[in-house]
Amino acid sequence: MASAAASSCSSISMMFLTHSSAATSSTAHRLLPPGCLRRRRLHCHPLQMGPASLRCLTFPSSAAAPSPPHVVVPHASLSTEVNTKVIDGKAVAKQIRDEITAEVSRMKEAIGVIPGLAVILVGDRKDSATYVRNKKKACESVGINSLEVHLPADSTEEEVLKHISGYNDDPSVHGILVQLPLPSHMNEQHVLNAVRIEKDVDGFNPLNIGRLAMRGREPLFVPCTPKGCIELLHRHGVSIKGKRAVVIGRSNIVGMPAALLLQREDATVTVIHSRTSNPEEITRLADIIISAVGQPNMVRGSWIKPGAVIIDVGINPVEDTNSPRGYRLVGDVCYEEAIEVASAVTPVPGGVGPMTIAMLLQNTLISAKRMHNFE
Ligand SMILES: Nc1nc(=O)c2c([nH]1)NC[C@@H]1CN(c3ccc(C(=O)N[C@@H](CCC(=O)O)C(=O)O)cc3)C=[N+]21
Repeated sequence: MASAAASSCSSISMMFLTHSSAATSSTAHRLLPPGCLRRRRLHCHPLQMGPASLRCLTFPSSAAAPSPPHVVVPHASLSTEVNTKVIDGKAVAKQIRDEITAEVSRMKEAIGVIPGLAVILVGDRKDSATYVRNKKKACESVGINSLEVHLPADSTEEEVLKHISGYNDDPSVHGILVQLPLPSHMNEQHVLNAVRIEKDVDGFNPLNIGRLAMRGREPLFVPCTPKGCIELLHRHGVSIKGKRAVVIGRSNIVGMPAALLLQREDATVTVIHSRTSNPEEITRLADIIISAVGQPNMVRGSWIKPGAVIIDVGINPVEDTNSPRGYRLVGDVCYEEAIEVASAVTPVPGGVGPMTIAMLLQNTLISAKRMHNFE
């Protein structure tokens, strides 16, 4: 354990950018010292220091010797879980997929409609291809039809728009997902805006986000990753109302909508980002932290209030010669330190990632039900 912990939070390098990091890469690069300290070392290597406001801090005594963990009462259906500190996203996602499977078959029997999800993939990014394959598998596992088009990296925007338009008009398609990032010669806003709002299962349409931000208004779809974060909190028995929540990162696809959702749940929300001075002074006041910056091991144990709940959205590949893939995935949060201070933490992998896919399936089901007036 100790040696694993030491290697996990020691110096690492990013190999390539993924989802969260791609969305906020400039943020990420500014935000942080390139490496974390070795676990429990009380000082930073001077060469690794970031801007003054972001310097690693010494551990406060409470973090160095954490008080006994606060136990979170788990959701009833997860009460068999041995370690309530680890929020098992994989298990929760499985539970949600089972619920969706039942609903999909109920709908099929009642009205003969099978929900359909269309995915548009442009280019040859390996990680994108993996995500798309996983989405397809997930669709199959719950009985949702999946359609897919894979276009070469040098396709024109018009070709992509043509496929979107075809899916917009196809009554067997209830959800359309354009896999991001798109090749750099394409205008992402332009492409995403072409998706019919009733089929925008990613929830990226500005009208959706606008409704999410307004009291008394309801979006057609809530973006999958932030929705998955909130669902994890609910199903782990974490109450949000009246709590201090801090969201790290302000991307359109995760940080910003996550903050809006937390606010809708009656949390008092602070968003911190690359230009925030002394972010750790703010995170230390938080009962709930959602981190979505794409910076490996940025959030240290010393940033966390004892007993806080930590949702780690980061999925960062770091070099690992011992892994068959040559890399492994780590979060934005230094997990080994967080688990000693927090009352509950999501792991990476196996935390928010599987929930994102489960929420995509859920949004597709919601869309099909809405289009066919099926309750
Ligand atoms: N239009 C669009 N919508 C998206 O939702 C979207 C996207 N584009 N582009 C890429 C990102 C990335 N993303 C992930 C989903 C699941 C995992 C996931 O399940 N990860 C596993 C690990 C997988 C592994 O081991 O490689 C886990 O965290 O346990 C990761 C990443 C959705 N994205």
